Amino acid sequence: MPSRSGIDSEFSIEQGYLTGLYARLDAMRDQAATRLATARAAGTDRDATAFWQAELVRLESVEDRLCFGRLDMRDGRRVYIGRLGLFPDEDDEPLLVDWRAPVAEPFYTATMAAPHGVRRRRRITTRGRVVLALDDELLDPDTAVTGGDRLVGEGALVAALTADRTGRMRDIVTTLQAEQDRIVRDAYPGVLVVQGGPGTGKTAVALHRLAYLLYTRPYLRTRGVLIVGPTQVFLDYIGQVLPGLGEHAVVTATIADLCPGMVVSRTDSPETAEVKGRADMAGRIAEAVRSAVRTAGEPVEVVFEQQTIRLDPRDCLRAADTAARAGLPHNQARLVFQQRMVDLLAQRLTDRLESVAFTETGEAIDGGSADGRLGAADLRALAAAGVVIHPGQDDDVDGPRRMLDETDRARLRNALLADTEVCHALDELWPRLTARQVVAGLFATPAATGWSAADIPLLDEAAAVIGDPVDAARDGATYGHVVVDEAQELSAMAWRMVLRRCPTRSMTIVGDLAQTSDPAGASSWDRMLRPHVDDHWRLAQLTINYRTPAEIMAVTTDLFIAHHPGLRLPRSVRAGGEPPWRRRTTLADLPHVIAEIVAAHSDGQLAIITPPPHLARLRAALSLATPLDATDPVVVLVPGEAKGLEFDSVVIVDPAAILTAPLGHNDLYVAMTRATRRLGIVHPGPPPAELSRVRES
Ligand SMILES: Nc1ncnc2c1ncn2[C@@H]1O[C@H](COP(=O)(O)OP(=O)(O)OP(=O)(O)O)[C@@H](O)[C@H]1O
Repeated sequence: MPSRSGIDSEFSIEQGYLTGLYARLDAMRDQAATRLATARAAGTDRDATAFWQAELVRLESVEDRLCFGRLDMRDGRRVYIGRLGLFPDEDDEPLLVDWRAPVAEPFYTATMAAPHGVRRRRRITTRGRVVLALDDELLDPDTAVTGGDRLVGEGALVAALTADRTGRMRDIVTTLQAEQDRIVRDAYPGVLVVQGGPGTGKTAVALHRLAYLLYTRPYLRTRGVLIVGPTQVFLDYIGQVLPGLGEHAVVTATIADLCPGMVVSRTDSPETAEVKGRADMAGRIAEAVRSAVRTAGEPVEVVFEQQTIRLDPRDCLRAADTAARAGLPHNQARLVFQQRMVDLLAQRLTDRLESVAFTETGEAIDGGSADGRLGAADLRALAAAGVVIHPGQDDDVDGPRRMLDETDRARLRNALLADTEVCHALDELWPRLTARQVVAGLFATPAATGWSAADIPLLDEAAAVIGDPVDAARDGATYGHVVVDEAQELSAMAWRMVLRRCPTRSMTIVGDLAQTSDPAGASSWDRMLRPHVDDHWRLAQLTINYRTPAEIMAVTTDLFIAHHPGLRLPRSVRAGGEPPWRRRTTLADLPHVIAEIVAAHSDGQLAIITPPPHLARLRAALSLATPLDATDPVVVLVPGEAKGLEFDSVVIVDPAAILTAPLGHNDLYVAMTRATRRLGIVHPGPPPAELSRVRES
C-alpha cells in the first residue's frame, strides 16, 4: 500500500501542475480578450474580431476538466493530456497536449500487452480547479511486481458510468476506450458506418470523431460540419458535448431542418410513410417533372403584338430537346427552352417583316424574295418607291439585304421575352415548377393540408430536380463532413437528401439495425448505402454496452434473439444493478399506478416510456407541461422520442401495445435499453411472452 504521505505528495504535485495550467489558460484568455477589444475598437478587421471572439469562446469552454491525464513514458518523458494544447511559449515543449494529438493516443490504447512506450497511465479527476482523485495503471509488469509504483484513486470509467444522469450527455474524453478510440481516429476518407448495440457509445464516439476530424483536418472548419439526429430533443441532449471539447462551429439538424422553411404538421400511416421512403420515389418525381413539359403534337400558335406566329411541332420538340440535353435542372433548363423558342419566334417575325416593306404613306409593298430576304432587284424597286432601308452591318452588299441588324434582333428577342402573352404561351409548354406542386401532384394531396415527415425528403428531391429550393428565400448548404446518428431510421429518400449535402461523401454514420423503428428505415447497411456510394463505405463495430447493466440486458435476450438472429447482443460492462421488475394492472388503473410509482421515486431521473395512445392521459395524471424537456426529473415519452436518450430509471407502460407497431419489437428493445440503473414494466393484462423473464413484483 502506498503511504498516506506518498499519496499526499502525488496530489500536491498534480495540484501544483494543474494550478500552473489554469494560470496559463487565464493568461491566454486575457490576451484573447485584449486582442478582441483592440479589433473591435479598430472596427476595420471583421476577420480578426471573429477570430478572437471564437478563440475566447474556445478557451472559456475548456474550463471543466482541463487536464485529465498523464503518461509517464519509458524514456522518461512525462506528457499531460487535456482538452487543448497549452504551451509556455510558441517553440517550447507543451505544458498540456490536446487529447487529439498523436502523442496522446496511447492514453486511450496502451495496454499491458502493447504499452506503446508507456510506463504509467494516470487519470486525474478534478472538480473546478481542484484535484479530487488520481487513478494510476502500470503498464510495465516488472515495475508492478516490485511495487515501485502505486495505484491511486477510483476507476474513472466506473465513476462516469454510475454518475446520475442529468438529461444532457457529457463528453467521454477522459475515459474513451480502446475500441472507441480506434474509430475516433480512423482516417478512412469515405463513409464510415459505426454499428453497435444500445449503449455502446456510438453517439459519443461519433461526436469525439468529429472533434478529432476538426483538429486533424482544419479545412473542415470552413467547409462546415453537420450532425443529423432523429429529434430536436436528441440534438439538445447531445448539444453540450462538442462545445465542451472546444468545438463550437458545428451545425445540428433533424432531417426536416435540412429543408429550410418546412414544418411537419401531419402524420402519415406507417404504410404510406414506407411507400414515400422508397428509392423508386426518386424516379416518380423525375417522371412527374419530365411530364410537365408539353411540346409534342399540335403546332404552337403564339400571339405577339396582335400577330399570330405559328410554330411547327417539330421546331418545339427540337427546342425542348436542346434544353433537356443541357443537363440542367428543370427550372434552369426552362430558360434554355425559352431562349430557343424566342429565337424561333424572332426569326419568324424577322422573316415576315423583311418580306414586307412599306411606302412612305404606310402602304405595304410585297418586295420579299423567296427566302424572305430582300434581293438587289427588290431593293431597287423599293428605292424607286421611296423606301429607305438600312442594311445590317453584317450584310453582304451583293447578297440579300436584311432590315434588322443584330442589335435590332436582340431587342426583338427581349421584347418577346417580356411579352405577357408570349410568356404565358411558353409557360404552357415548359412550366416553371415548385417542389410543393410536384409532390402534392404525386399523391393528389393539396399542399394546404400540410406536410408529413416522409414528405420532406420528397420535397427536397423535387427541389433538386427542378433546381429551386423548397423555400425560395433559403437554400440548403453543403458540408465537408456529415455525421448521421440513429442512421438506421433514414429511408432511402432521406439518404438521398443527406448525401446531397455532402458532395465529398466524407461521413460518419452511426446506428443499430436492431433499433430500427421506421418501416422505411434500414435492415442492411449495404443495401442502404451501396446505391449511393458503391463500396466506398466501411463498417466498424462497437461491442460493449456501457449504459445498461447486465441484469437489464439479460431480460432483453428473448426479444432480441427472436427478431435479430443474425446480430449479437452487446456485452454489458457492468453488473450488480437492481433486477428488473414488472407489475400487472388494468387500463383504467394505469394513470393511478404510474402516479404512484412517480411519487415513490426519489433517486435520479425517471422516464416513463409509453405507446402513443396513453401519452396524453399519463402526462395529465402527472400534471406535466407538454413540450418534452429531457432534463426534467420525470419525463413521459413515446419510444420514438426516447431514441438515443438515457435515464437512471425507466418504466415501460403497456409493452403489448408497443409491440403492435410495425417494428414494435425494436421499439420495445429501444425502450428497455434506455435505463442506466433500474427498469420496471407496467402492463395492463398479461405480459407479452418476450418479457416472461422479468420477475413480477
Ligand atoms: N468510454 C466511455 N466512458 C464513459 N462513458 C461512456 C463511454 N462510452 C460510452 N459511455 C456512456 O455510455 C452511454 C451510452 O453512450 P451512447 O449514447 O453514445 O451509446 P449509443 O451506442 O449511441 O446508444 P444507443 O444506440 O442506445 O442510443 C452514455 O452515457 C455515454 O456517456
